[in-house]
Amino acid sequence: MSQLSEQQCEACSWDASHVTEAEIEQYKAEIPEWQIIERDGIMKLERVYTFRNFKQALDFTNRVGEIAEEAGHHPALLTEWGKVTVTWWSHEMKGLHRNDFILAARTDEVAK
Ligand SMILES: C[C@H](O)[C@H](O)[C@H]1CNC2=NC(N)=NC(=O)C2=N1
Repeated sequence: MSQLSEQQCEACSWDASHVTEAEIEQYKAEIPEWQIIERDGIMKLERVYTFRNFKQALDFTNRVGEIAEEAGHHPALLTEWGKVTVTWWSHEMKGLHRNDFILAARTDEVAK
């Protein structure tokens, strides 16, 4: 199986399948710095990246925006001085899909 970041996203839909516990365990191994959180009753993936200043944080934010647009799958992004919080979940199905893990792995790629 190819690296998570190289896998293809599926179209988002309300009835798509949520990841199973086993899948979470498998995918999480590739993105160990990400937290699985529950907010407003919805499971999400979240990671905080730190930077030397606001400009670097903003540049990273824009790079994440580009991969989101490419994939048609979008995160919540909180951009602050020296810090960006990235949160992935599948809005329509209100939970975690394989897409979210793929995009989290791609987010780690653009952070390098
Ligand atoms: C119409 C548009 O394709 C959909 O709203 C897409 C946009 N980006 C999305 N991003 C995420 N994270 N979840 C979605 O369900 C989603 N749906």
